[in-house]
Amino acid sequence: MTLVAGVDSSTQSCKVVIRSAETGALVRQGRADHPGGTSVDPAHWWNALLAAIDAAGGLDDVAALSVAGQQHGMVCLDVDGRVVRDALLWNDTRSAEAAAELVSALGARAWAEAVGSVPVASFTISKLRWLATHEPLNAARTAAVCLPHDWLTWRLAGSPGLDRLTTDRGDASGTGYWSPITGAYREDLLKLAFGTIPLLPRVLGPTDQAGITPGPSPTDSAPPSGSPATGTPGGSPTGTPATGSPVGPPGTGSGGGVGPAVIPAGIRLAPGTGDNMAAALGVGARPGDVVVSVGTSGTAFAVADAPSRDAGGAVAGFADATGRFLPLVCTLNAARVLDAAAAMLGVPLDRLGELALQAPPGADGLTLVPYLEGERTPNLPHATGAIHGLRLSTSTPAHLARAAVEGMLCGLADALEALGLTPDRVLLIGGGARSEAVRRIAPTVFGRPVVVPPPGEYVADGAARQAAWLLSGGPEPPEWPTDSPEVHEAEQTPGLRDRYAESRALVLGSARSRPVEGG
Ligand SMILES: Nc1ncnc2c1ncn2[C@@H]1O[C@H](COP(=O)(O)OP(=O)(O)O)[C@@H](O)[C@H]1O
Ligand SMILES: O=C(CO)[C@@H](O)[C@H](O)COP(=O)(O)O
Repeated sequence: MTLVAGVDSSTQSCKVVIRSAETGALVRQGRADHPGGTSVDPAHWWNALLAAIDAAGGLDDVAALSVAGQQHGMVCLDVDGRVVRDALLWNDTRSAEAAAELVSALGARAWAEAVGSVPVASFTISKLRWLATHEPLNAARTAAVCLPHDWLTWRLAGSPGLDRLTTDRGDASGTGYWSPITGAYREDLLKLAFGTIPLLPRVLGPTDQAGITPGPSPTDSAPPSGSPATGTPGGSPTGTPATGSPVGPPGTGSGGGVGPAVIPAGIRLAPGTGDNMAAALGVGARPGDVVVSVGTSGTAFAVADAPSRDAGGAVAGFADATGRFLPLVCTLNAARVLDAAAAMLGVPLDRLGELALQAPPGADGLTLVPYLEGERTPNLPHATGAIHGLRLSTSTPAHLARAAVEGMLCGLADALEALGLTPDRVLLIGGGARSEAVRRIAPTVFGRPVVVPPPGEYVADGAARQAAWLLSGGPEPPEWPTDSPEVHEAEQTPGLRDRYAESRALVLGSARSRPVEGG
């Protein structure tokens, strides 16, 4: 059996799945946590990747590997390949003003026509403008810019020199300086934002090879052993998160070599992609599907045959990992809204879900607007969350739990609506979809049935499928059988979205009147 590995280096953790290239059967898997925060030393991702690979039983029998990663993160490298500063992640909103300046400079329509999307704080181009303005010395040291998945792939290839950096269409489309419409970089826009044009990764096609692992390097430290990362033999889900991941010395990439025990030589590296693009591959999304992912971010996206250009800015006109397109709406607030509600109530997530299902649909009018991290759609980076409709009768843990689940899902319903499609199916995935309350309440908020694939790591699975595609080399990714999904149906809760819209309008009013804060 030929084996492939898929990596999901997302906001909160790194997950690795090892699957059969021919059938897609899960052989084994592992995970390790990432640190919190929105500005992160990429060394943490590398160490989490090594720990997750170790927890997954290593790569000795693996023929090809692909890395999918959180989109947009700004990784700046100096001329020697060292990381210049902590990466600014997709959910770091300090670049909000920079994004607004870029939009003012050209107009929203021009951006949508040029790169398929209107810049917001999340986009790499906005972060680069922030860097040029606020940290000119770091900007001057920046010889190359890449994304989280590009950097990890390059390190797996032995950090072979900046000119060997690669990316793919999907992740490149989230930079704001690569056009999914023309398939080319817009260096003029990068220059407008950053002042100079650093070296950019070569954009690979869906089945191009990014490199090959060179094997152990005597200069690199051994991977952590006895780490608290979790691994499971084939078939069973990863279960509870590991309690922290070991990290090496922060600050720099090594500029050469990979971990000796963990990364054997000769593994072929697929192009990799952004996590949402990989999820589309992993879940087998087909035209007519809309996928709603409840991860750190909330996303609603569809596979499309033609590029999109929403001058309104809600829909990002991304490319996918197969040569098609992936219009996507992203919110900053999804699974962590549940984490926050559980923390407020002092209960674990499972208990939060039980409480939510005990309260009546609509929580008797208690409404939570979930903008706990600011918001991206609508574009209100400095907004805060709110709770409306508090009465003595709604001041119960069950009402608050229900309002948190419903409020989070109302934000996703807005995203779904903003996509402007009439889907045949809405598929629900991501860590938050492991919650029974989320699965059962989603159709009451969306007003339509929700298809829930079996719990799994669909981003890592999509990366593994891309790695298998690198080996097969056919015109389409290999067909892997999928387990039957659950379909959840329920009556839409009357008045819920209207009450949410009223509460949201109050938040919008107050957020718009507040001066934009930097940093
Ligand atoms: N059983 C559960 N109930 C509710 N939320 C869950 C459950 N299991 C995991 N999660 C949530 O899923 C989130 C992580 O989802 P994931 O898709 O892995 O995120 P990311 O890819 O952004 O790192 C966490 O915030 C966690 O609280
Ligand atoms: O910014 C976006 C999409 O544009 C996010 O979806 C990131 O790609 C992070 O994803 P998760 O870590 O939440 O999966």
